[in-house]
Amino acid sequence: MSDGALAHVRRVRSIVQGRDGSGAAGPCNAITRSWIRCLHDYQLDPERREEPEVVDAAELAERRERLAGVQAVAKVEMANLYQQLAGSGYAIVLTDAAGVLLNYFGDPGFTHAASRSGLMPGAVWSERAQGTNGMGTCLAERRPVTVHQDEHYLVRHIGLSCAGAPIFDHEGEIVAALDASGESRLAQQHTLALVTMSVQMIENRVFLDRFRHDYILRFHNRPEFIGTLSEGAIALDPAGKVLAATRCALFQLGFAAPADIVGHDITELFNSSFPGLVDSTVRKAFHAVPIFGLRNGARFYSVMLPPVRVTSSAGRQAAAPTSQAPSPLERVHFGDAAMAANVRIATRVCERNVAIMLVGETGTGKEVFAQALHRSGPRAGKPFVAINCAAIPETLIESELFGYRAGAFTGASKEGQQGKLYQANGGTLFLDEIGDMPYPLQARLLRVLEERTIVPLGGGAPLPLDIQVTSATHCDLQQMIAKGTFREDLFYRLQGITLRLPPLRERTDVRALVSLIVTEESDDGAPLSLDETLLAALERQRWPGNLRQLRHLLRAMIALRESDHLTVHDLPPEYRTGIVAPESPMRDSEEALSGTRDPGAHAAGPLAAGLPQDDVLAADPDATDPLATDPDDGNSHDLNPLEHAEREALLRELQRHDWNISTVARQLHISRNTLYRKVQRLHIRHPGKAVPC
Ligand SMILES: Nc1ncnc2c1ncn2[C@@H]1O[C@H](COP(=O)(O)OP(=O)(O)OP(=O)(O)O)[C@@H](O)[C@H]1O
Repeated sequence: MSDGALAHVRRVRSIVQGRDGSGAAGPCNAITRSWIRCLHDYQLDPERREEPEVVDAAELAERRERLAGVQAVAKVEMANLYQQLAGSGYAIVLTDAAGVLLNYFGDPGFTHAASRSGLMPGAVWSERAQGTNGMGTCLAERRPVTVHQDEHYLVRHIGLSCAGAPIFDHEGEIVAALDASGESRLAQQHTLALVTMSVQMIENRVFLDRFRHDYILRFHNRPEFIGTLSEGAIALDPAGKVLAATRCALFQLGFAAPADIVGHDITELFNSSFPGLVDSTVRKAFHAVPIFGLRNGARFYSVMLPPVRVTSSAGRQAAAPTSQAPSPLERVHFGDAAMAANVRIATRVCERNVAIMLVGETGTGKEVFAQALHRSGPRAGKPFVAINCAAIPETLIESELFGYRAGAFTGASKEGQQGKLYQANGGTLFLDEIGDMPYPLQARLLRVLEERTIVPLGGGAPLPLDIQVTSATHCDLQQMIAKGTFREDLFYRLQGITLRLPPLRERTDVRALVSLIVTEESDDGAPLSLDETLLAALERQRWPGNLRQLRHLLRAMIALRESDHLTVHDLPPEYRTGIVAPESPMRDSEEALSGTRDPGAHAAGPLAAGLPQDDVLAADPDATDPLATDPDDGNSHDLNPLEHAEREALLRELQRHDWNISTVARQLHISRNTLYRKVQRLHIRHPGKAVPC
């Protein structure tokens, strides 16, 4: 054992024994209490070196299943936290109440150290198993703790710095722990504060989701703080009795535990009646109304959320929020300023039924944004009906939109049909690609929006219509107005407010979006980490297909990965242009062992001159078709789509450089050996060669 380790063990023992003896060794803090538990209660040897115990896959799956709701919310917060701490060498970890590690967001710089330390899914990080540590000790202490370097009990963990906080449910029971662990020298003071804030956010969201079918009173002593992590929330049954309350609610009202208020009538807490609270919030279009706490006389502002009801009307509708879809608007950005402003503005205007127009390139998430807005707003639980004006044939769009009476036209069904506009009644109508709405129908749509009534094809009494209209386009509608293909009056009716969704290449939260999508797309439970060079490469792409393209790319990379650490080597070649990619450790070591590393592989310019002629793959003299442009040894049909794409790109490069291996390797910033392996793996051969080169 090293001197440092020996000193650590001595220190642990002497501090614990000092406490046992006179008890005069200064205040007993969380670390000392934990050390005492470790030595006496768990009889752990501080020198213990074994790897953490890891539960088997079935048990891990069961534990994850049990905590599915919390996990769904926590994943979003973990991505947020990761973004806030990115680059500082932290792993963000979620454990269950027993300290079993469920999910992991790894900082690329910490991945190796993390797995060495046992930060892997299924590992048991309870205090009993691993001694004093961020996750286990916050669970044992029931409060947030920082465990820095040699505050860890086991010698094997003193290279770590951890900040952990327990996550409580609405009954005050611990259900999980959130933790940020990193290399000690990178430890930051504010980490624990960030972790604690994330926990609060998770608890609030889980609460709002858990009680979404009940009334929820959200309050704070400052109106602008409603909807933030410090708001209080109380769930109420239809008679106004308290079902549950968040920790922030208890704190603001001066209660110690949920049992102090559960079952009490709301009138015992505030100076307002339950129907009064519901009415005033609805009348004020969900704007905060002042109320007074009876216990401490404090003034609060409150908003009463009505229960979310699941509707069954036809059309493409947003499901009521479920534990799989926590706080939808929070998922659309991770700190990008333009998106944050969009969310802020949209949230405010949507409560007042202002028409919203979303403008942005294809794939920037206009429909996702519209759905999120709907599900976060006062119409959540009511229908969300999306119509893609470009996808419906012009001849059908009128009946699709407005519906028709029985026998309205030849071929009409006997029963008639409810139009999409009416299906959206009470909820949101999302008009996608509004620029493709046929000109004659624009006048009719305008009339419906102005009069808020609808008359189906074939006539009849007008039906009242109450809809939030959100439309989207990637066209320049002003230009269309100038050309006379879009009505100006409809344009102004649709754009109460215009929000521009930024293209992905302009967003500052690409890394967090990547992390979130990777987590969403890797639901086989594998903990994936992303190499720094890969993240940097993704940030630099142009992304003409924006978020849609990013998701498809990541989905393919995850499906085809060779290991759980994704690097630029997992990118298809067309994404690698201009990237100086380090060889993966595996590849490096292969080449080091075989002594075949090509020192010129990353060199450019002058080295290209004077290449040995054997760098050029020689054509086979027996070749029948030396000019073939799609060489194939007959096995390439075994390749998956991504490999096919890679093969094609590689072929193009090889042909462009006359099959000169060194030049192509240099262009792609890979070694010749790596290129040879690729050529073999992708079944590429020189047009004139009989066997793979
Ligand atoms: N905030 C987001 N986080 C993660 N993925 C997203 C997000 N927004 C959009 N996406 C992904 O991008 C895809 C395209 O999103 P969406 O259909 O909303 O874009 P759009 O702008 O309406 O596209 P189009 O103009 O082509 O209709 C979604 O299916 C989803 O996979």
